[in-house]
Amino acid sequence: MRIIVVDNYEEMSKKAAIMMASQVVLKPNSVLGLATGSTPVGMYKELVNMYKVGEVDFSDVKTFNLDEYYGLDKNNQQSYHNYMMENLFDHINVKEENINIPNGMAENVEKECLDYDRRIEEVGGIDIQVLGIGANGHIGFNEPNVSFEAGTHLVKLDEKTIKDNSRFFDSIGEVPTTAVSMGIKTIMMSKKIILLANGKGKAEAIKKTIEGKITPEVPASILQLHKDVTFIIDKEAANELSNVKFKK
Ligand SMILES: O=P(O)(O)OC[C@H]1O[C@](O)(CO)[C@@H](O)[C@@H]1O
Repeated sequence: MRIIVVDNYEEMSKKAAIMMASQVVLKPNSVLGLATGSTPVGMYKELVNMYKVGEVDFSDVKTFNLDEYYGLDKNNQQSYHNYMMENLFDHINVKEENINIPNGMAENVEKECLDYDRRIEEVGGIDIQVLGIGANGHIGFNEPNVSFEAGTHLVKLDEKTIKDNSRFFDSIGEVPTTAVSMGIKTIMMSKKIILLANGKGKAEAIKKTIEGKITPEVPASILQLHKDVTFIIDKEAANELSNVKFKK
């Protein structure tokens, strides 16, 4: 486990973008696992800038997103599909056919989930997966007490997540209560993982994830068992870590 503590959100975003871009430069047909939420927005901005000045070419890249709200059409303003188009895909040269995001309107959701994992397997697995983290320790939409053995599946969102994400909707009643999410097993099969976190609201989740016991109560704690995981966190998110070498 590598832990990089940076001063602020901007530095976190730059470092994460450099890691993602390096992956693509070294292996142009990389399979990228992508995340949504407010945390990676800055990283996507940096990647767009790097693309615009010719530092990285996404034409051979394949992407798989972690999750999508269930019951939201992809054109809905709040869908993660829409988020990805606005923050990244509309601004780079990734091919449409190489973009994969769970279908939040799938009628046969079980089939959708199995197909999603099969598609990841068919392209050789995810080379690098970006993760954010929920204040309750969730990764993707894998809420506390999820099975570590689950592949992509339909999840019921935690009250805390619904409340946290209501800031993006007009009212809390509009936040979907379920989502299709890569499972912990899917995420753990990624060859490399980078987890980004900033702000004091994430400090407790980061402490439990890095220094706590590995438990489904803190889904991200399973990352302690991954062989190539890098945490890029700002000093506020690192603030509760007891190991002084992580203090800034
Ligand atoms: O980056 P944010 O907005 O704090 O969200 C944290 C996590 O929560 C989610 O948005 C899902 O609730 C994840 O996609 C993200 O990793």
